[in-house]
Amino acid sequence: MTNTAPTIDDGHTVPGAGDLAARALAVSKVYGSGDARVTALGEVSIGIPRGRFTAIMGPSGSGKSTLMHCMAGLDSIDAGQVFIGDVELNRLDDKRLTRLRRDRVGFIFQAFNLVPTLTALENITLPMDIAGRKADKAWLDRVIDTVGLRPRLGHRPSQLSGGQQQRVACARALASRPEIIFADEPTGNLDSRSGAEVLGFLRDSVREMGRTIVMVTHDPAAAAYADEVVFLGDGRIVDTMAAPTAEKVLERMKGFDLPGVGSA
Ligand SMILES: Nc1ncnc2c1ncn2[C@@H]1O[C@H](COP(=O)(O)OP(=O)(O)OP(=O)(O)O)[C@@H](O)[C@H]1O
Repeated sequence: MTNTAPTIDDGHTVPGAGDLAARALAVSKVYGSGDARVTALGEVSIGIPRGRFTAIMGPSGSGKSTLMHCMAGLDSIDAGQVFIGDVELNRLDDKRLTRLRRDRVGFIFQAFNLVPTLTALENITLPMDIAGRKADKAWLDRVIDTVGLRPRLGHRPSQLSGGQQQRVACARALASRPEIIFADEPTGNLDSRSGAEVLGFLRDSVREMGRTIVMVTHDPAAAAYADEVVFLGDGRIVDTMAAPTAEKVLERMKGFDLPGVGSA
């Protein structure tokens, strides 16, 4: 496939911009200069459909984290355009960009990034407390029950397992009902059982709660929880896969190790 169409699934109907929670159009990102110059992203175009779980995969250094950070407004771009909904991020000043991230975007990172002195519940509601927003109680209850944290709400992070801490981080990302959640290796620090719990929860939050999630992962088994997988190679989109299985994703990833593959 070319990487000019704003779609991630060239086997299906191309969603219109209205169906996209986020878009990148011909986005380029270059680090360094001279001999140290690295093109982390080369004119990447991608649309993230609403209400879907999208995984981004590719070899180490292929640009996964850079793409996610640029799409989430955490990093600047050198060329192209990035949109959350219909808002173009490059046009926002720092203050507006911070507000947009706070109000419309959720984040889950490999390191859980919880505040150690706060309880699980206080961590979950912290972004809304900072923003001066009141939690929608019914939604919050649903999120807490879905991640199975009700008996642990008064515990501090040090009293929780890694999997439980990441479930707190997931609940925190979901609590304000953001339009899109970006997850960067969310299971990278978890054993396979806790990882499967977190991934199952992320998938349920898409299927049952209508959320939109983009997840960067190295793990074919994690990518198999997604609705679509986008493969990056050398800073470009080189393939997409609908209805992934761990086996199919692994097979596709093996192709990247062949010389020349992944540099399309
Ligand atoms: N701050 C930076 N300064 C210089 N080069 C960078 C910087 N961040 C990333 N790069 C380079 O940009 C390219 C893409 O990096 P990126 O971290 O996006 O890849 P990735 O696919 O997420 O890798 P990994 O799977 O190893 O995390 C790599 O060649 C990397 O070395």
